[in-house]
Amino acid sequence: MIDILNKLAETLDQRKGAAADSSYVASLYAKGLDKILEKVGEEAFETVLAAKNLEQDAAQRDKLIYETADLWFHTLVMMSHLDIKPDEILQELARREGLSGLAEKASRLK
Ligand SMILES: N=c1c2ncn([C@@H]3O[C@H](COP(=O)(O)OP(=O)(O)OP(=O)(O)O)[C@@H](O)[C@H]3O)c2ncn1[C@@H]1O[C@H](COP(=O)(O)O)[C@@H](O)[C@H]1O
Repeated sequence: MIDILNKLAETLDQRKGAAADSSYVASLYAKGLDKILEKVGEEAFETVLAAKNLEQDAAQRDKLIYETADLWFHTLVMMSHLDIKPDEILQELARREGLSGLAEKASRLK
């Protein structure tokens, strides 16, 4: 499944050379970072809302998956725009593996 992230990131990088009217991603790059960040914020809000609705209604599960995919997608567009690769995030998560969040927080207070 990580292959999907890397393949999508490659496609997003390739769209940097495309005309704005030929692709949704190219149109976002043309509008600039503020528009991309607006979309990330919008999709994050929609994801939170879908998760909250799922608490009340189990039928909302598909909606949460759909909104989370939109959030991941727009986050990848932001990363591509800023020349950050998915591998860099995965490496950071790997670095944290096994490091208890509680222990890490406690060590910060010392
Ligand atoms: N995974 C996605 C993907 N997920 C969501 N979207 C688009 O993201 C947009 C977000 O939905 P919204 O309802 O917020 O969009 P909107 O109302 O048009 O947005 P605004 O104009 O209001 O800002 C929709 O247009 C979706 O089609 C995506 N568009 C593209 N991809 C991938 O990116 C690749 C490159 O896309 P293009 O550059 O468009 O060819 C595609 O082959 C796909 O693999």
